[in-house]
This record gives sequence, structure tokens and C-alpha cells, in this order.
Amino acid sequence: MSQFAIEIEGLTKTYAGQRGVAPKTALDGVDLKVPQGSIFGLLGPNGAGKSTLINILAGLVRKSAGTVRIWGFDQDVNPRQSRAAIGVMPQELNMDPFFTPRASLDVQAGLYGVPKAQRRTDEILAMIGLSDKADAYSRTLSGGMRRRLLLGKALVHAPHVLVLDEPTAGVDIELRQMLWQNVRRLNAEGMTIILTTHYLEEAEEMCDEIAIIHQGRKIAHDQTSRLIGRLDAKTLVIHPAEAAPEGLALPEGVEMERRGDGALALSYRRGRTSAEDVLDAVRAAGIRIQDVATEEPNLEDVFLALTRSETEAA
Ligand SMILES: Nc1ncnc2c1ncn2[C@@H]1O[C@H](COP(=O)(O)OP(=O)(O)OP(=O)(O)O)[C@@H](O)[C@H]1O
Repeated sequence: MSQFAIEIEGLTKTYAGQRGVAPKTALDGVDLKVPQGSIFGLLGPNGAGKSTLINILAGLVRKSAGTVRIWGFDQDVNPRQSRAAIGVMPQELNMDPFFTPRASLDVQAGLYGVPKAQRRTDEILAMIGLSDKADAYSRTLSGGMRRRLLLGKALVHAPHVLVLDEPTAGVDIELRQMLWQNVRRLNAEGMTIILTTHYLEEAEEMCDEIAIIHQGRKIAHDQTSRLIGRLDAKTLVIHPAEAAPEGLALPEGVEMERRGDGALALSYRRGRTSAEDVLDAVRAAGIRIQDVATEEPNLEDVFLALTRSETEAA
């Protein structure tokens, strides 16, 4: 057994064109390895190909080329085992309105061939906080409850890998916290988690590794901290004791922004300039420094920098 929960090689998906619409290559030769036991973030702008990748993992979309191994099982060679190894919480909320949460979980377990004696329906209902709604019709559930039920459905067959497709899009803080608590717990119990999110802060906080997909190609994949460290931009925020004069002579490559509160935000590349040089320039301009703080780049900065440079290269 390899140490990877998911191994993808050369994954390509071209959606067939329809009358008047050209074929669309949504994934273009993507290689990706997701370590077992990790929380792995899949990021990318709208239309990057994330849902396509997830739907291929879930067996909902047929790939055009490439190989996909889930928990060591090749999708083409061992389709049943590879499907059993993964559970997917989809984005959309459509579900049978006449099923109760208990029935939904039971039907789903049946689809995965989980024997009745091994079903953990009550345990899952408790985990997703729907025990008291177990026998209510799904159509009477709130949006947040439906989302929790989708998480429950993804878990009925105790998969090794759980995929969450934008689980927190448009949900309130309470549900978000509940989801992440569950994700952390499942991960602590050994489940590998793959998630897509538009909230970069969330990815930064949750994920061990992150891959960025842009226009169907993987443009970055690294440990979260290394990905952030890759952008060597740094900002010194200086609060002057008195209003700072105009026209500061700054070392080459240093950019200054005056903030609303009178602070000077000086951005520079760590590889080119030192904090000492920046501070020297400020002192040389006769500015007395009352306070100074540093700002590190966050994942959003990295993401923008990477997708921007890719677009420029194209
Ligand atoms: N069934 C389909 N037929 C044709 N084109 C499709 C189909 N599904 C997706 N696409 C196209 O493939 C590309 C990738 O879409 P995909 O939904 O995978 O992106 P995404 O990264 O999940 O975006 P989002 O963040 O908006 O969900 C887009 O250009 C989209 O229009």
C-alpha cells in the first residue's frame, strides 16, 4: 500500500462540445498525490476544474485520459474498491424531499452495500447534530441541516478518504465551526480529507498541503507553510511619531503606501532588501518611529501572485 490516499497521473477531462459550443478541456494533464492522513486543500478560481476533479474521484464524471488511484485502487481496474474508499460531500443541496434523514442515510448505506448490522446510522445522526430531526421529512430541514445530512451521507460506508466540495460556501459561522470540528475529529481518527474552498483563510488554517489549480492545470502544490513562504514579500508597518513628510527616498524595490491611520506600509522582498535598510531609510528622512509591526503574506497573496503570473505567461 502506498503512502498516498490519492494518486492522480496525467488526468485530463474534455467535455464534449454541443451544437455551437466548442469542447472544453477542464483538466489538462494533472498529476497529484495526496498523502494519507492529511487535510489537503484544492484551490483555484471559478472554473479552474476543481469540481471536475472531485467528480472524477467520486465516479460521477468519466475522465478522458490519465490514471486515478484511490487508496491504492486503480479506478479502471478496481472500480468497486476505489469507490468504496472515498466519500464525497457534494456542493449542491438536492435530495429526496420525502426521505427522512434516517432513511436517507439508510438508502445511502444500502447503495454502498453496508450490511444492516454494520450501519452506524444513529452514530452519524448524532455526529451531524440531526438526532432530533432523524424522522422529519428532508423538505422540512433548513439549508444548514441539509448540508449536515450531505456530510452524513458521505460517511455511511466509513470511507478512508472524505472529499468536501466547498462545504462552507454560504453557511453561517455556527455550521462552519461544526463542520470543521467534525473534519478535525475525523482526520484525527485517521481519515484523509480533501476540501475545496474559496475561503483562503480557512484553507490556510485547516490544510497541511495545498494544490492550486488554474485553467485545468496544477500550478502549485506544497505544504501550506512553504507555499506561503514561497512569496518572499514582507511589509513593515511604521507608525510615525509625527505626520510623515512627503517624498521619502526609499531603497530600490521598496514600495510605500500611506494608510488611513497615518501609518506607512513599506513592502519589500526579503531576498533583495533587509528590514534594517528599510528602517534606515525611514530614519534618514527624519521620521521618528513610534511603533513598528510586520505583516507576512497570507495564502490569498500567494494565490493571487501565482494565478496572475500564470495568466500573464499565457
Ligand atoms: N458538464 C460540462 N459540460 C461542459 N463544460 C463543463 C461541464 N462542467 C464543467 N464545465 C466547464 O469546465 C470548466 C471547469 O469547471 P469546474 O466546475 O470543474 O470548475 P471549478 O473549479 O469547480 O469552478 P467553481 O469554483 O466555480 O465550482 C469550466 O470552464 C466549466 O464551464
